[in-house]
Amino acid sequence: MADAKPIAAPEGATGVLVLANGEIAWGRGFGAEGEAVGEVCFHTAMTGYQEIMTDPSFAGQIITFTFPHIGNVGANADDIEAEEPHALGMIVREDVTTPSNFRSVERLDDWMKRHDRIGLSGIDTRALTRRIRSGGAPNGVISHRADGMFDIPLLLQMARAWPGLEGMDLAISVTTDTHYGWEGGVWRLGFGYEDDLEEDGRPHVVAIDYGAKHNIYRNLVKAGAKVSVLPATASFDQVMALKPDGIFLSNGPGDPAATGEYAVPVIRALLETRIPLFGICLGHQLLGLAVGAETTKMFQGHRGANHPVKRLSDGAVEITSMNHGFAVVSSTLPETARETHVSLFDGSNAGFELTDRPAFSVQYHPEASPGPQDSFYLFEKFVGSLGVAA
Ligand SMILES: NC(=O)CC[C@H](N)C(=O)O
Repeated sequence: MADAKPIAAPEGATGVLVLANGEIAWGRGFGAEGEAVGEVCFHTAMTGYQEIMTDPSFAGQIITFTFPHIGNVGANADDIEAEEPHALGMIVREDVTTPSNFRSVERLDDWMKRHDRIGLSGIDTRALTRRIRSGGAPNGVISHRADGMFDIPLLLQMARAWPGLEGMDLAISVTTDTHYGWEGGVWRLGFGYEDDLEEDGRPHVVAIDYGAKHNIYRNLVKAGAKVSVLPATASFDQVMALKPDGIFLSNGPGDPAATGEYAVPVIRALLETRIPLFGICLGHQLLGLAVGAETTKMFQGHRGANHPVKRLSDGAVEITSMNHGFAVVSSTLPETARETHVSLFDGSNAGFELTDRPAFSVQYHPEASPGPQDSFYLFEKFVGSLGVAA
């Protein structure tokens, strides 16, 4: 590869997508210049691109938006689910245009550039999505070079050398590095914080952050809890030192089996305490692993804001926000776990509860952001079940 030379792109192309199988799509780069390598997936939400880009669960992924006009409402300081974007980049159909929205403070392409994220427009996203649907989510690289010079063999080598999400623990790279309390914002108190916790009548939820979205904490607080956040590597003793009334396992990126290597023993010990526990997405998968179920890499994953899920207790359909590429294999759930929700797209597991412990979890995102609010009730169900510390 050493002597491979950059080649000039076709007229007007300043960006390119190179898939590990050698397929190439030329487009126009925007945002930061450079390269990003990861799994190329697609997302069907029509709105909420900033929330999607900042969702830490998207670490390691390049998002193809199926909605053709992305960027129309610009960027603002509110529609973020973490301080920084975590998705590596975006692939879109149309060029980003001047925003038209009263909340916009910045163009999307400028926001992408400021946060060192690469965008690629002018791609036939419909064809790419069909390719992902039929062939699974491929590894690939996007490159943005304003001079239109690309070293295709090198890009191909990068795409092929990327190991893939399977076996990858990414929670460790996006989790918080300290522990803090959450109250509509963030205050960092560091360890020793347990002595400052006021008894104010609200149940105390200790959240383990594997890559949590802000709107989960907002919803827990709205449902009446006070929330403390601990890093993904928190030990049983660190969780218990905060005297939790409830324990929350967050969403997050990567392969649950890899994160489970350190998370599962802690979750198993926490289950023994019989303190109520709630998990979302990666947290749901980790709870599954903790009770002996298996997780598997899905063919193409579920990413969108209108995924129908059937609630088995009463047959109601919840329209949900989803973002996952791994799933709990329902047939491997133990007898002590009752499936509570299934995806109406493919019948895959979308939630379960334990029959011998006060613990439940869902594969989808009840906090939405973006997406419908059908499942907000789960936060009330969880917080409402917590005994208030005397
Ligand atoms: N949103 C999430 O928590 C994603 C969980 C896991 N990383 C998956 O892709 O399935």
